[in-house]
This record gives sequence, C-alpha cells and structure tokens, in this order.
Amino acid sequence: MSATATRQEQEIQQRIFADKCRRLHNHLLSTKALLSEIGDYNRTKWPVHYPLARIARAHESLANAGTSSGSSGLRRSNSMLNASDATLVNSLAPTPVRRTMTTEDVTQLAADSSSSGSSRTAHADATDISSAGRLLDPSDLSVLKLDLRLSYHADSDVMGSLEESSIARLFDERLSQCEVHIDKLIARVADKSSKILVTGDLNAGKSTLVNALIRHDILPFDQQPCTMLFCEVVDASQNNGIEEIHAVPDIHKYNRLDPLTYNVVKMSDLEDVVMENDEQYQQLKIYTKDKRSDQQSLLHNGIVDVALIDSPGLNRDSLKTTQLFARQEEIDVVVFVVNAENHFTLSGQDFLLNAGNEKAHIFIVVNRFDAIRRKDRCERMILDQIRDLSPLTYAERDDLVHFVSAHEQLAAERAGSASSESFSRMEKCLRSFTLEQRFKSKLAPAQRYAMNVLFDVQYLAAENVASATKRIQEINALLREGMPKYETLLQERKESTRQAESILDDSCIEVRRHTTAHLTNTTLHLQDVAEKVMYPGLLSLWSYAENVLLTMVRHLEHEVYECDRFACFTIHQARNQLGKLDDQRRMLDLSLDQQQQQQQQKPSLPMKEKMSPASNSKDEGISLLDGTNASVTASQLASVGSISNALDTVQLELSDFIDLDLGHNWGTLTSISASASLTLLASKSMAGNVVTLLRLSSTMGTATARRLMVAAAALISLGSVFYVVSDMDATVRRKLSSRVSLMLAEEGFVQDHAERLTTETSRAIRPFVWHLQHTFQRMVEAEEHKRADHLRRRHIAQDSQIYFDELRIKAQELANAVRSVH
Ligand SMILES: Nc1nc2c(ncn2[C@@H]2O[C@H](COP(=O)(O)OP(=O)(O)OP(=O)(O)O)[C@@H](O)[C@H]2O)c(=O)[nH]1
Repeated sequence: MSATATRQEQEIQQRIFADKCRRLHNHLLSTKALLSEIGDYNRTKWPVHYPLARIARAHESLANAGTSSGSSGLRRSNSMLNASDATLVNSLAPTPVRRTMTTEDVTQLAADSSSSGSSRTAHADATDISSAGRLLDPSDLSVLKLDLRLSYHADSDVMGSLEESSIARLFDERLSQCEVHIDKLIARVADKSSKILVTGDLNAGKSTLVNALIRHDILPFDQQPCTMLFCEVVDASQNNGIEEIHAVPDIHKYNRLDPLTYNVVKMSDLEDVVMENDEQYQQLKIYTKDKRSDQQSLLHNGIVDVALIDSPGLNRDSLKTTQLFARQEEIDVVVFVVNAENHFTLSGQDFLLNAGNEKAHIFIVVNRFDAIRRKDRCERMILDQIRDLSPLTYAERDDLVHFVSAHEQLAAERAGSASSESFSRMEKCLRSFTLEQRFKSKLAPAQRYAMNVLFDVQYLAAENVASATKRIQEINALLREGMPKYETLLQERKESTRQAESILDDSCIEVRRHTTAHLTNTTLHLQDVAEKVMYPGLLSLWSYAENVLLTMVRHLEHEVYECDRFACFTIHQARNQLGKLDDQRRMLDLSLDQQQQQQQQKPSLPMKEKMSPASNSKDEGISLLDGTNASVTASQLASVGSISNALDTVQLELSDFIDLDLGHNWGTLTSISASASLTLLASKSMAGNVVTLLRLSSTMGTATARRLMVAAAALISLGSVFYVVSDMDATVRRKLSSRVSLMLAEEGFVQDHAERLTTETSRAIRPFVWHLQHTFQRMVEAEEHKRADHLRRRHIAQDSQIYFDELRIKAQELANAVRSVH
C-alpha cells in the first residue's frame, strides 16, 4: 500500500473515530441528564427505593458460605494468592457490560420484590457480596451500588434503622459522583490526545518500562521505592520541540505558556524531585524526544498526542493509592505492570477491579520476567489470575498480556543491540491498542461505564416500578378497609348527634312543662298554704298578716327550689345519657385506632399508646361528664331570692283585713245574725242589706213595724261588724293570697321561671352535646385526613410508577444507542 493510500485510510479512520466520539459524547450528555433528573426526582418526589434488604440477604448467605468454606476477608499484603483468595476474587469480578433489561426482566423483578427469597434472588445472593462487609452486588448493580460498609444481617434491625431518607441521600450522593465521573468521561472523549497510565505495585519496574518505551533513561529507578509523584512523559513537540521538565504544584492550573504555574526542573535534579517530593508538586510534566520515526515511536506517532504517565507504586501509602484510583478515571489506557516475582498482590487486584467498572480491557505487562526460572508456570499462574480479574483482557491475552523484561530492553538499547522479540511485540500491541484500536482504549471505557450506569438505572427503575405498584396495592387495601369504618363513623356521628339533640330538646321541654304546671298549681293554692299559719287573735292581726305573707313567699321559694331540683335531676339524667353516647364514641374511636394499628403493624407501641383515646388529651371533654365539677346544684339554677325581693314590694293594706263582700261566706253571717230575713240573706252586700231593710221599714205603715225594722237593721249591722271582725283572719289569707296570685300573674312569675329553668337546662346540657359533636367531628376529620393522606401517597406512587416505567424505557433506549457506537 502506498503512503498516500495509507494516509487516506488513516483519514477515513480518523473521521469514523471522530463520528463515534461525537455520538458517544452526546449519549454521555444524555446519560448525565438522566442521572440528574433521577436525582431531582429522588430529592423532591419519591425517595428511590434501593434493594437493601435483598442485598443484606445476599450478604448473609455469602457470609454463611464463607464460614463454611473458611474463606478469609480481604487482606492487603504482597503475598501470593491462596485458594480462598482466588474464590474471593472470583466473587469480586466486575460485571461485563450487561444486556439491556427487558420487560420480562421487569416483570420478574416485580415478582421478586413482592415474594422475598425467590430463587433468582437466592441464586444472585450467594455470590454477590464480599465477606468484608463491602457491598458488592455485581449481578444487580455496579456503578450505582451504595458502598455501605456495614456488617449486614438480613434479620437484624440494621436495614430497618436505615431510614428511607438516609438511603435516598446516599443514593443522591452516588448519583452526583457518577455525574462528576461522566463529566470526566465526556472530557476524555472530547480530548484528542490519549493518556496511558503506567501503574502497578511498588518496584514492579514501572519507571524502567516507561524509559524502555521511550528509549530514554529519563525517569529514575531504584531497587527501593522511588517514584513519589506522577510523571507525565509527552513528546517535546508539544513544547515547541524543547526538552524540559515542569514541576507542577497544581495540575488543574497548569498552563505550559504560564511559567507561574510550574517550576522548571533541571535534568540533573530530576532524581531528587522524583524521589524526595514532599507534596510540593502534584505532577511532573516531562517533555522529551524519541529519536525514532512516527511508525516506531509511541509518543510521536502521527495520529494522536500520547502521554505516558508513570505513577507511584500502588501500595506506597493510602494517600498515593487513593490519588491513583482517582487518576485512572481520566486516562484512556491502563498499563498495569505486574512484578513477575510477586504476581498480583491484593492492592493490584483492588485496583484492577475498580478500573474494571469501566475498562473492560487492561494492558498488562508482566515485568522482570528475566528473573523467573520456571517461566511457563509463572505465565500460567498469572494468566489464571487475569482470567478472574479481567475476563475480557484474558479473552484477548495474546494482544493485551505480555511477559517482558524492561531492564533487559534498556540494557540492549544502551548496548545498541536489537530489542527482544517479546518487548517489540509488546510495544507493537500497545501502539495498536492505543492508536489503532482507539475505540477500544479510549471510547470503550466510557461506553462501558455509560452502559453500566444505564443498566443500573433500568434495574433501579424496575425495582421502583415494582415498589410503587406494591405501595399502590397497599394503599388501595388501606382505603378499601378504611371505607366501611369511615362510613360507620359518619353514621355513628349522625345518629349520636341526633340523639344528643333529642336529649337536649326533651330535657328542656320536660323542665318547661314541669315548671309551668307546678308553679301554676302553687299559685292557685296559696291560700291553702296560708291556712297553716296559726292565727294568734285579733290583737296580733297585723303580725298574723305578715306571717301569712311570709309563709306564702317561703312556700313559693320552696316550690321554685323544687322546680330547680327537678331541672337539676333532668340535667343529670341528660348528662348520663350523653355520657353513654360519649362512651360509645370512645369505644368506636378505640376500635378504629386499634384497627389502624393492626393495619400499620408498627411495633412502636409506646408511641401509639400515647395516641390512644384513653390517654389522649383529645378526649378532655370526658371530664365534663364526670365528677363534682360537673354536677349542677339547685342553687346554681334557682334564683329564689328574687321571689322574696319581688314580694317585698307587697305591702299590707287595710283592705287586706276588711272584706265588705260577705257573699263569699254568707252562712257564717246568718249564724251570727239570725234575725235577717231570707230576702236579705239573698243579698250580696252589707250595705245592700241595710238599705233594703230601711226601704222595707219605710214601706211598712206602722211605727212598731218601723221600729222593728230599724232594730233589725241595727242588729244586722252589728252582726255584720261582728262577723267582719271575727272573719278577719280568713279575710287576710284570702285577700293576701289573691293579691299575691294576681301580682305573680302580672309579673309572669310562672313563665319567667319556666323560661329561666329551660334556658339554664339548655345551657347546662348544651356543652356536652357540643363536646360530643366536636369530638365526633375531630374523629371524622382525622379519618378524612388519613384518607386524604392515603390518596396523596397513592397519587405520588402512581406518578412514580409511570415515571420509573418511562425511565426504564428511556434508559433502555439510551443503552441501545450507546451500544450501537462501535
Ligand atoms: N531483573 C529485572 N529488574 C528490573 C526490571 N525492571 C526493573 N527492574 C529493577 O527493579 C527495580 C525497580 O525498578 P523501578 O523502575 O524503579 O520500579 P518502579 O515500579 O518504578 O518503582 P516505584 O516507582 O518505586 O514504585 C530497579 O532496581 C530496576 O532496575 C526487569 O525487567 N528485570
């Protein structure tokens, strides 16, 4: 193939690659937007349900399996792996990019979530969690898994104590981390250059390898750990062809054109800076020249700018290791250097697993192979490890796993002899992996990460559809079960209110009826009362009249008091009846509460007890129905004093003592005045009698007859006077009783008291009716509030069900689009 054809071929390849970059870039942006949207939804609408309980069960089953097999936890050491480590590593292996979740998967998931301990779960559980309490659930979640370093027990309260909101917060943080990482991936996809990170355990020969790759003894190497900071080696063409070393304190601020952002280090000082760096510099930027041609050199290759980054050894210290873990996110190719004498240490395994979240392919260089006596055995053992740690790398081991000696290569270079075959092949493969298979080295990691994120989103979306469906079913059941209770409550409220009003009305009517009848009867029979007063004689007539009056007043007072007592009794009875209604209400309240408790099946009884009606202040009205403070005494109702006051105005008058109208007791008069004629007896008044006699005498002719008549008239007058005097006590009683009756009638005595006692009765009973109505109202409102809350929660669950179902489809479509970039 001619040079022009090659160049044209390269240009076509570049354009195809650029198109893939653009498409992947867009898909990454969409994935990030999706995560951001989920974060918003998680924060504001529906705390995303996370399948913790399932993970806990998985952890427990793994722990049990671990106990029986005697496997140990993760240990950080340089020792070779033993058999149990290999088992563990197997369980830690990262997931390959998984197929998109189908509708059947979601259905299965929904079924799983509603039936705990399903076979699928049990199967996944047994292999998903590490025995170190670290959450690893590769069959379900990878990128969005929450690393809750807890020692779980499915039957312990740990899961319960992790509030939904706490999980949602942790999940939100995880989403944010993923968004940040996707930003880095976007930047990496957009970056035209390729970054190769050379990493591995301490003293694996990383620096020696970099030197060998650039054919330049530039990086210091030593038997002792020596690389203390990241050293990025790039072609001097990126620095106007000038070989220079920039020591950079802050890599984010580094600008080659701004000398303030770095210090230039002399080549002679490089070793000191690399070995003695005490956190002064974050990175060295080494611009160097590779004398070889574009076809041979990795740094200047005619296709992309390449940076080789030498890093401090993995197990140098935790800070450096953490930096390295963070750093590998922004590089395209990981060249993992393994010391052939040590194989993969646990630190190396950890790093590879972490990197495996997005990099399916890792370029592995097994260095110091010259020092190995039984090379085939070493090769076999290391490949076995790789198979477990990075299956896709193992699958392409011919291109991606190389057994070399960097030291020998450098020696050959110094001696001017040819490179070893193994090293040349390794270089060729690395060049191909970095330059020609740029999709695999640069885009595939981003694609893989996005696919894993989108699979996790689909998984969680399906989990949440199932969870929302379950919640809707639960709420529907609550609403269904609650409806008869609510209707009963409404019915009870209506009936009780009707009964309470009826008790009040009946009581008032009864008190009014009784008071009216009783006091009317009393006023009609006042004279009978007066008759009980002893008459002391004519001389004490005045005080007798006073006594009569007082006795009547006392009697009236007493009868009013009796009416009051009747009212009290009626009120008491009404309260008892209302109390019974309130007892029924409380029983109803209690039964509703108990049913609710049973429905909720919450063990937090103390809280519930506080809420129960028996101890709840909401029933403060109960006290109104009990005890002495509630009893109504007659004195509270009766205003008998007002009767005496009213009758105080009754003054004794002369007419109270003399009654000239004798008709009312003529029989008495005839016994005293026997001489009166029958005609006269029929007369109605004293004056009329006398006048009649005088008229009769004038009509009689004889003087004797006239005398007789005069005498008779005089006798009658005398008899009448005698009668009046002798009947004076009866007159007093009669006159006073009628005067008092009249006055009471005028004053509206009976009506006033009937009205007063009716009002008082109503006033005394009404609060109890109100209390009953009020407490019923509160119960109804509480029930309605509960129902409204259920409806609100159901609405949210329904929205979420739709949202997560759409999200699942969206993630599925996006995953398909990401997958199509190849
Ligand atoms: N036998 C042998 N020795 C090697 C090889 N490569 C490197 N070494 C030696 O191993 C020691 C460590 O080499 P370095 O290149 O400093 O190793 P490193 O991984 O960069 O070390 P740190 O940066 O300190 O982690 C040196 O003494 C090298 O000479 C090799 O292929 N074969």
